Amino acid sequence: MTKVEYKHTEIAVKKKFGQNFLTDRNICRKIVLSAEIEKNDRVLEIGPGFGALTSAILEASPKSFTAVEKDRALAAFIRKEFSSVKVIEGDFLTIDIPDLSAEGPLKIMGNIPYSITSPILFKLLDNRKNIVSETLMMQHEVAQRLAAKPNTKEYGILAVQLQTFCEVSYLFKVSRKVFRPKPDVDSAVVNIIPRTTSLDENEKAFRRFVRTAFSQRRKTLQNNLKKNYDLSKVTSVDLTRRAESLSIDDFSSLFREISSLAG
Ligand SMILES: C[S@@+](CC[C@H](N)C(=O)[O-])C[C@H]1O[C@@H](n2cnc3c(N)ncnc32)[C@H](O)[C@@H]1O
Repeated sequence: MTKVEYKHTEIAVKKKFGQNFLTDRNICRKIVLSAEIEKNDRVLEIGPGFGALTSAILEASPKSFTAVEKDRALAAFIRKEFSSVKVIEGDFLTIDIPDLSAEGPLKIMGNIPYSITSPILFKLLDNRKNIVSETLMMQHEVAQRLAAKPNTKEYGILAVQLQTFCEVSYLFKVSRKVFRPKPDVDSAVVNIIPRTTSLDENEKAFRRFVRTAFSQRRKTLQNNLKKNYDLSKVTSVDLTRRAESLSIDDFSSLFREISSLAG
């Protein structure tokens, strides 16, 4: 069993909670700087752990600061160490974001547990009306997939579903060497800014459409889509192309065209 000790608090590291703690203060500051936190901001941190990011966020003096930590011992540690932070001991995946943002939209920060990266990203996507921005550290490969451009092997469902509804920027890579215990992979920091789009009303159907378009990567759009959609009058995109070659705008245009044909 790996144990980590910090300021007289020792915990047995829980792999299932994705516990790899950042040890480099400069990187913490760089993450917080890139989030551009200002005095009027309301910050929500996912998984503060031993507070590496928490203390850097506090230096920016946000108006309000809530942290959600699932590990009981760590939640107690943060409560004791940072009295001005409101600590929720619980699972980020079950917290009520509209409730937490009742007084204003949130800036989300976090070095997030790898095993639940996708559920976290989709929870944030679903709640984006209550969110100003997200500055998140995650596994490097996932960060690349989020920010990927067409015609690359990383470009797929995650990139199209996220980039359609948000501006996604890959910021910088963080070596595995600055974590304790050391993970098997490097990390990267990503910035996500929700935007309003004309597809907001049809988001569920659009996300289904993207999954279908990519269902068999090597097949053409025609082959992947024909079972579920009427393609007979499509003109916006050449259907002999593969999903991986379409830009974010191409996906939106094709979806709009197919939806209005179906409607
Ligand atoms: C990668 S560590 C990062 C810790 C700290 N922010 C740092 O950078 O050193 C992830 C943190 O998220 C916590 N965590 C794991 N699953 C969680 C969940 N579902 N909800 C809230 N926190 C969670 C872990 O206990 C751990 O403290």
